[in-house]
Amino acid sequence: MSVEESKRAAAKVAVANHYPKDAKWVGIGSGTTIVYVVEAIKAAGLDTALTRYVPTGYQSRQLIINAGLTAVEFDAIPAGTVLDVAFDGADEVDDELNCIKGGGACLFQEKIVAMQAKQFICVADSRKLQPRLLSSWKYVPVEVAPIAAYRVLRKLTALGSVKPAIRTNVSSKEGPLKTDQDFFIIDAPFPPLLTEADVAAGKDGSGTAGVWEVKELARQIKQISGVLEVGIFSGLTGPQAQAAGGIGGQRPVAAYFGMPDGTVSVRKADV
Ligand SMILES: O=C(CO)[C@H](O)[C@H](O)COP(=O)(O)O
Repeated sequence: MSVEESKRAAAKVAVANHYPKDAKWVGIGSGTTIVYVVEAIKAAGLDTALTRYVPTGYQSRQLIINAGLTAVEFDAIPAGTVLDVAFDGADEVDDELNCIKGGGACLFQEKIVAMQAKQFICVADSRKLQPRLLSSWKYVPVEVAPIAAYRVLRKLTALGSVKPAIRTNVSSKEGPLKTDQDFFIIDAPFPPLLTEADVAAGKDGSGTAGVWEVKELARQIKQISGVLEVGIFSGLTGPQAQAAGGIGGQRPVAAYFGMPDGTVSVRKADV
């Protein structure tokens, strides 16, 4: 089965298992896999007339509109509204469902949409399924204010990143890529990151200086002035955050992976 067909298979199962029949608010992520999620929502024959779909960026908004669904920007959601579910792709997912996101430069809106949802569901193909983050995908995307970009580059190097770099346009227009917020993306390479289980088992990283644990690295990058958001999605899931009195979490409750043999593999969080 092709990679595209495997994404389609994963999206179909994820929508069948997690799309509430009476959904009023649904988050729609960015990338190539989310296209199949929207396709599956349409194919399910649900009554979507009263459902509002919250995009995570320009591409996502166009996808919603072109599917004949109603897009409502994040800042137009009525106060106190919690999304029933948010679907999105990922660049890599580890054993504990921590994710790297931002390969498509949409990480800030992806994170606030995921964190506004009762449950965040990740859909991907088998290449994204790894025991630890940064096993196959090699860098953490970080969205930064342009004026602070060189300062952030220096701070990331101090945290142990090897040659972090400002992402440039792939088109013929030269210069740094601009996000939907008109910010820059820095891609910061790090070695594979330790999970909570690794830390509990006494593993202490790569043996060289630096921060190698998922949540701690995300926390330290987020603390750098000039950073809008970091492309590590870790910490609480939506249900865990709600149990703690909050709205949503940034770690998915479940991740669906389309496998080369046509099956769909599911990783579920500890909730
Ligand atoms: O985080 C993202 C965009 O910033 C995407 O969700 C991620 O890059 C996965 O994309 P794809 O579905 O094309 O593999």
